[in-house]
Amino acid sequence: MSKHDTRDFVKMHGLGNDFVIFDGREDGFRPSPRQAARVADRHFGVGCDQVITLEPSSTADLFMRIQNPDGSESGACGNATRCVAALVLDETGGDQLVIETLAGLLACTRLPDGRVTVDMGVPRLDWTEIPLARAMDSGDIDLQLADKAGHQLVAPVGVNMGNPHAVFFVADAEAIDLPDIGPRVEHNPLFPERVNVSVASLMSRAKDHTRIRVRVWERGAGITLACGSASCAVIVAATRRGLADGRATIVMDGGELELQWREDDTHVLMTGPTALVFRGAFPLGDTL
Ligand SMILES: N[C@H](CCC[C@H](N)C(=O)O)C(=O)O
Repeated sequence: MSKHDTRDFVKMHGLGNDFVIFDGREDGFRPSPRQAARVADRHFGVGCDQVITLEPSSTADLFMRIQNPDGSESGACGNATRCVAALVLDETGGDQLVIETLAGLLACTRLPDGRVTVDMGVPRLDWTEIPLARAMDSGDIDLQLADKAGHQLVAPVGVNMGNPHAVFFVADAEAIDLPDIGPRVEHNPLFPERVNVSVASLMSRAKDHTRIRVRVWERGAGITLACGSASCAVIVAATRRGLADGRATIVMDGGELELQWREDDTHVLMTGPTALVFRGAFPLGDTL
């Protein structure tokens, strides 16, 4: 491939969490970590929160590879899963499909209103599955810190949705200095695979439905307008802390996701919108 060879892509987003999507199902194309970083760069590339590549799968309709702007890979990306489902269902004309990721198979259903529901699978909750560096209750992680303004963040809940999450419940998520505490938690040695960091505050609670405000610092990406796997981690964390029981609306900077999880149900269901922004082509030569 010469440096002038270009590769077609589709730019999509889920609540402002945006993606450059390549299709490698025919030719096995897969960006190197360096190429993914360049594509994701908002000055020298296309710009996105994650680079997504569709690949063949022997167990599902397709495999979805997820690369962060720092070139690292993830086992889950809830918002991108909805976008890829919508993109491929537009091709097939169907309303259901299964997407394989590094963390497992995700069943996706397009609803009559155009939103997509993804069965994000069973949350992993043992300390070894988050993972944590030493044995402890993942529902009450032994970590506390303060942001520059002195706001205390104490005892996050750890949840793995195919990727690692730490959820701090705070009085007011808006007040937290996320650019300060995000990287400090992401790179804390307690998280051997790093971690996505959410700050969450309860907005309202009715019977069987809770509204929760959530802001996210994503592993390998920084602050994003929304994070689908984090929304799953938050309903699981809130349920474990007795703050939710079954259904929740997760209110993020980019909009709202509808979540369902009951401890006996095991699977987390996430529903939300998707948007196709534009199609383009990018020079991906090896020299990049
Ligand atoms: N930064 C995440 C991957 C993207 C997750 C997010 N965009 C989502 O919608 O779940 C990680 O390294 O685990």
